[in-house]
Amino acid sequence: MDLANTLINGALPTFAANDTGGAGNDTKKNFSDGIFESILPLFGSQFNPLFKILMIFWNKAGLRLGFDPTIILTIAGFFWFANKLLRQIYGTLYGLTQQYFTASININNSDDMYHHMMKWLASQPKLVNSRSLTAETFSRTMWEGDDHGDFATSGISADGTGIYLNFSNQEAKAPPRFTPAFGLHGFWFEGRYYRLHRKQESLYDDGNSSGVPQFKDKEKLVISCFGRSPEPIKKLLQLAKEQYYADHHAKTIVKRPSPQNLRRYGGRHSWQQVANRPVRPMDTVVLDEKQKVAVLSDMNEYLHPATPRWYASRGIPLRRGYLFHGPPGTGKTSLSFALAGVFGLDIHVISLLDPSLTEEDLSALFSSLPRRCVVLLEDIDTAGLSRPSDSKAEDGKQTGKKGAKDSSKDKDDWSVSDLARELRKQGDSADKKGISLSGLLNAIDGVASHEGRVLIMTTNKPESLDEALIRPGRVDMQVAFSNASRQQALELFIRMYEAESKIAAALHQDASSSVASTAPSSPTEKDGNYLSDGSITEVDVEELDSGSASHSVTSKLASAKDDVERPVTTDELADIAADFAANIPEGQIISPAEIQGFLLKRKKSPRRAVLEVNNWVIALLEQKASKTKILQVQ
Ligand SMILES: Nc1ncnc2c1ncn2[C@@H]1O[C@H](COP(=O)(O)OP(=O)(O)OP(=O)(O)O)[C@@H](O)[C@H]1O
Repeated sequence: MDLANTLINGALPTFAANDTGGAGNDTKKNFSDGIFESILPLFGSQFNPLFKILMIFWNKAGLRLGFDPTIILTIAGFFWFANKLLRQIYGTLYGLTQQYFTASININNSDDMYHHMMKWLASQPKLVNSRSLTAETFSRTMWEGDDHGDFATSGISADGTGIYLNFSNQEAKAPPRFTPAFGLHGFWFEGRYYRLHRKQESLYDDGNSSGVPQFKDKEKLVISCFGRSPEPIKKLLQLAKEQYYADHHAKTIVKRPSPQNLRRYGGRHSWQQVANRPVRPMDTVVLDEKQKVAVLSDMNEYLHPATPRWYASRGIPLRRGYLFHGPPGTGKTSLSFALAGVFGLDIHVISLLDPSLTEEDLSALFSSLPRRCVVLLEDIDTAGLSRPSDSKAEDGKQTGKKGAKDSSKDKDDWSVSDLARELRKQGDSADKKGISLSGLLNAIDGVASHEGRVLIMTTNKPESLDEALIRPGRVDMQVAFSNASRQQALELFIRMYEAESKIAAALHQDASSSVASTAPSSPTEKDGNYLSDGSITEVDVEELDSGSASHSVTSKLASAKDDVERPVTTDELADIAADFAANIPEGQIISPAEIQGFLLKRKKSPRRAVLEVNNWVIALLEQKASKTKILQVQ
């Protein structure tokens, strides 16, 4: 060490002299002296060599720069201090402002409001252009957005025919949704500045609800704005909510019970949305007008805001039940959806055959329904509901018989048939662990059951239902559905082709007026050379242009007119529909669903439907008589 010191001490002056240009005059500066001399005593003597090396570099740097490098240190120190001070001041002011001059509202992701707000934020162009975003895969439902760009378009004709559509890339084309990332964001809305803090918190769940203690990630939005009142934020949230439901007036939301693991959280977790479909207009359900009006006015009265008080003052529970009964495919489900659409209610569909559904679940589902809604229990006769007494009686009979046997037999003496019976009984009881009649009755009108809902039960076999289920108070109105009468067939036909016939009529009108405005000698008018959609075939035009407006042209046009594919106008439609209905047998043998299926296969040509209906009816009646399931004419 001493040797090193000696070496360095001996060498340093030489370096210093060289650094200063070797002049060795008084004007040469030694920038390091001051600073290093003052700090050297602070460290032990063993650091001397190190400091001396540093001094050399310090002096070199000073000479290069032409000023004392300590100034740089001083300035850097000043900025560091200023930064610290400003941060401190900012922190204090921010804290004070937050505490006394801003209002904020917290939204947890377990609440619907969170989804309303996220949808709104995703629709804000300024936020979507922010630099810190979260991308989310966002699948559209069948009814959302414009699907025209979703299939391979090359070579597809305007009406989509001529080539098979290919939707293999539809998911790839669906754009992701961008929402603000975790952290702080700011945005202006309607002239006011809002701060948005999207947070993620890990909360300890002691396992009360799930049975397994664990940490769970929860998200939270904190929206704040300047001012002591949260009113602007409340308005913003209201707006986000309205926007979220903006298109819902034209949609019917269908909900089903959530999966079992979610249902146990209860409340809003009990139900999950499974569809959001366009409202079914009431006039698309072909039903006796009187029946339709009766259900509509009954439900309207029940849903009136004054009704709860009326019921309460008379001590009557606020519940309304309807039983829609009739053969399959006669419009029971369709009417339920149309009613939900008319009153703007969500439909909650429960399948009593769901094996995961217990009686406790059913009660919980009924008690977590929204204020007003439709609950649809479809095909209630197939649910296998039985009175506990029935099964007990059955059991009693079995045990009675077996008891006699058992008395004479030891358990070890069981025959194979005894064992088989026992196994079957156990199997049956395992199957029936779903919903019993009493469980259902308890859920629909038990003490804990929700009030305000509209319950609709549908069945194909009303006579097989237990009286207790359909007694007044549980079912307040029964609506009978039947197979199609001729009048219903006529209405179904008109509904199917109405829209196209209006378009055809409009085109016909245009064609007539454009023909009228041309010279009276116009060949199109003279020869009646236009189709009902106003188009003239190229062949016809060529032939007419060539001056050979002859008999052959007229016959071509006549055959075009006879073409069954020709669109019908509104005026023609009523006559064609009457022809069609005349072919439907009286006696209501064919269901509206069957007629709809037949028409759907000829959805572009009402004339073809009329031509083919007779054959179809004959084949269908034969098939029904022979009880086969195979259709000869479809
Ligand atoms: N009365 C009707 N008016 C209009 N369309 C009907 C009518 N009946 C049936 N349909 C049509 O038939 C199809 C089946 O109807 P829906 O599901 O309403 O019948 P359902 O009586 O509920 O049948 P199921 O008893 O088998 O459940 C639907 O597409 C519907 O449009």
